[in-house]
Amino acid sequence: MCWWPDRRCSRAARSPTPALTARTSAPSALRPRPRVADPLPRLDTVAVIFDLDGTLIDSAADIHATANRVMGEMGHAALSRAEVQAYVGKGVPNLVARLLEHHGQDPAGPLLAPTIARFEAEYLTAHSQTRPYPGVLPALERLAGDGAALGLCTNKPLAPARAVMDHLGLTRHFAAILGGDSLPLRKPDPEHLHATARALDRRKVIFVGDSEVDADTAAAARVPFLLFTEGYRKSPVDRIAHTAAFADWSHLPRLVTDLL
Ligand SMILES: O=C(O)COP(=O)(O)O
Ligand SMILES: [Mg+2]
Repeated sequence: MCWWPDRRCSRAARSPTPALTARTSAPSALRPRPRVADPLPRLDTVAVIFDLDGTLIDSAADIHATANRVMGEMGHAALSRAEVQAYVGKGVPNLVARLLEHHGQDPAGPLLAPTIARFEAEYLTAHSQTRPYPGVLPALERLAGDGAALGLCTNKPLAPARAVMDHLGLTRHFAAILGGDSLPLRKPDPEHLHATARALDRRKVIFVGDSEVDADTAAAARVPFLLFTEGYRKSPVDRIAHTAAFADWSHLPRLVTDLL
């Protein structure tokens, strides 16, 4: 299936080729286009899939606090928020491995599994400081109201992802939620995004995320990528592959319709 709604994809999806169509159906091909203004596009054929941390929600303060609490229990000094944030994006096992490594422990040693378990237990209620970015709720309501199916494809484990979404009143907008432990693989493996898209069953798919991992996932899945620039990316915006970028959530519905 072709997920890319640009000219390349619609050409590939359209068969026969435009030249062949013109030859075999000249009268209709020559008919002038209607002059009436196009109606505003409905989004009934579209799935918009979102990343969570750094995209829908600003969760860095709670991730930072959780990391320092769990590491503190093991006798380690606190890290800065920027240090912890730099480890976010590839899921909890990677975050915990990087924290252990930072503190001079073997990131693949016997401490890894129990520390992941401890982190995930804390993570379930780690949302007291977390908020949706300004404009997220109206943008989701607008997209869903216009007919789009909304999905979540996050590397955060499913249980804490659902818990924070419930806490912030976001869950009801989403027809599919896949966490970092929902499959035996996670982003940047494109199958994480493809599986979310299959659950939504729409012809066109757009991915919205904040990080290099999200950009790599979208590119590997051949899905258009809208980059939210105010999240937890590590590189400059122009070094991250994207179809369009936005800093203000009120711009997102227009960016989605521009891709149709
Ligand atoms: O848990 C992470 O590492 C980040 O989660 P995200 O995929 O929602 O950014
Ligand atoms: Mg993210």
